[in-house]
Amino acid sequence: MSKTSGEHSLLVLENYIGGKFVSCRSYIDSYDPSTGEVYCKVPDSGKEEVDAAVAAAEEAFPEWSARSPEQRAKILHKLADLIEANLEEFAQAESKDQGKTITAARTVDIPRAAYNFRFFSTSMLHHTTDCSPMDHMGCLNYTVRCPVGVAGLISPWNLPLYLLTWKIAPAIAAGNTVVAKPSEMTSVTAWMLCKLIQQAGVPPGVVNIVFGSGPRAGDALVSHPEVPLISFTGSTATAQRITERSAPYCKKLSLELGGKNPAIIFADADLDQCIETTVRSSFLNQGEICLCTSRIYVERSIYSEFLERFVAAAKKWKTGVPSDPSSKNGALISKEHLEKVRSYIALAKSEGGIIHCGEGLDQLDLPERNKSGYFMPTTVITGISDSSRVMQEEIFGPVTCISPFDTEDEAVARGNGVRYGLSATVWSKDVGKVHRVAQRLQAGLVWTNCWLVRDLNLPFGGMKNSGVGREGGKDSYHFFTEVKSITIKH
Ligand SMILES: NC(=O)C1=CN([C@@H]2O[C@H](COP(=O)(O)OP(=O)(O)OC[C@H]3O[C@@H](n4cnc5c(N)ncnc54)[C@H](O)[C@@H]3O)[C@@H](O)[C@H]2O)C=CC1
Ligand SMILES: N/C(=C\C=C\C(=O)O)C(=O)O
Repeated sequence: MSKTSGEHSLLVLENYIGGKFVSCRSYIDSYDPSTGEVYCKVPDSGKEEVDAAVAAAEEAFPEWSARSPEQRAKILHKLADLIEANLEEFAQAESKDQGKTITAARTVDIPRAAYNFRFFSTSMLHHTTDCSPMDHMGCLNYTVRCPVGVAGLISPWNLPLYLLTWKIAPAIAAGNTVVAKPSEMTSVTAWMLCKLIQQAGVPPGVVNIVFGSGPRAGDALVSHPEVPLISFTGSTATAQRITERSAPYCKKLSLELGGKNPAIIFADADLDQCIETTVRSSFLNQGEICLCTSRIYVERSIYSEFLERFVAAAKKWKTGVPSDPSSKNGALISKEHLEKVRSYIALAKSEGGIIHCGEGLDQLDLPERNKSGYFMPTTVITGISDSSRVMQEEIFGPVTCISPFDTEDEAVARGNGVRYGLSATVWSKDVGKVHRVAQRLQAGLVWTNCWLVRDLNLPFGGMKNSGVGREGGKDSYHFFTEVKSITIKH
């Protein structure tokens, strides 16, 4: 495994295929978002590398799928132990590669990656299947669930190891083998994971990681005839492309996509708790989480008070160098993404929107070497029409819009008035009201009086353009297995 290129002292990653680290013919530059400097070379894999990885996964499948869930779980628990034993090294790497704060990487991303392996390997021990006696026909029917084969897993850059392992763990715990392609912008922790996969005793070929761009490596995986299943997290546009490319093979797809998530805040909400949580839900991880709140609808009678207190709290949400433990936000993923996020602020201004906080890098007190980093302060906008692109499109940055409403029906209609349907939050002390509104909201996940309270058993996924399918707990088990109905005449 090579670690640095002598000439430039850059970190050089290698693909992990059939239990071996393999170099590639060409490489993609990967940047440190906090400085804007290239610091890593990521394999620019294509069809050849993906074909080799799929062949290795196919070869490993019969033996791995024949093992018992307990045998697989034992290895996956060891892998979780190894991630935990190397937590600090992984957290430092994730923070440098993604731009997120070291605190987020230490307390959220890496612990969750380890937990994904523990949770899914354990939960696989508890699933049962169905039985229909059919005695009147002299038959017994029962169902079994079989692993699908080689699973293709494509993950994004916002929660790199967290979302990659959310896919790898249930897939292999259920007996599949996998070819995974992490985002080319955040590949380092996936590469580090490969070493631990070896150490934990995961047999060669069970997990193969091929690094590279979406249009080359990703497309080769999606259109590979021997990969019957694709789990993807990322943008709606890429999901549409994946759907088209996989259609000739009738692949099983799970697509977890973007959001334009509303918070609906009624006058009787506990404002202290609501403001603290809604600031977090708007800005956590630089707003680069598909579940982040980006449209806040507030009942008119408390609108002024809410806005004043929210803006004051947003200003305190410190954007700074990722390694500084006092930073709440680090840098955005890339220069292009920073420009995209900024373009929405410019659009809001051109449409008469009021920017209450968040303009200008000069607000941030950054050391000289971080001045070329992709930092963006927390931004609060009001005075924008619901029909504006600012209110309709996923910005995926630390930007949130606030608007007043008058009635429950209006709040629901406006909450539902976008093409996305991933998550929503509802704030009120009236249980009847939160239940009513939660039922009417078109969103795969609704949190009331809280946000991002997670149990990995719960179904996770979106409606409308936010996705197809659900993962988590038994939904992951169902997705990563095929059901077979067996009838025995007796
Ligand atoms: N979790 C989420 O909901 C995410 C949402 N996004 C949204 O998407 C926007 C664009 O970000 P991108 O990085 O361009 O997201 P993307 O959807 O293009 O990238 C996600 C993954 O898909 C892969 N990919 C790209 N094109 C592919 C193709 N043709 N076939 C197979 N795989 C492909 C990428 O290499 C990456 O691993 C963001 O600004 C954000 O709004 C992005 C990342 C995560
Ligand atoms: N899928 C995403 C977040 C998942 C969070 C969770 O499982 O707790 C995303 O941001 O794309």
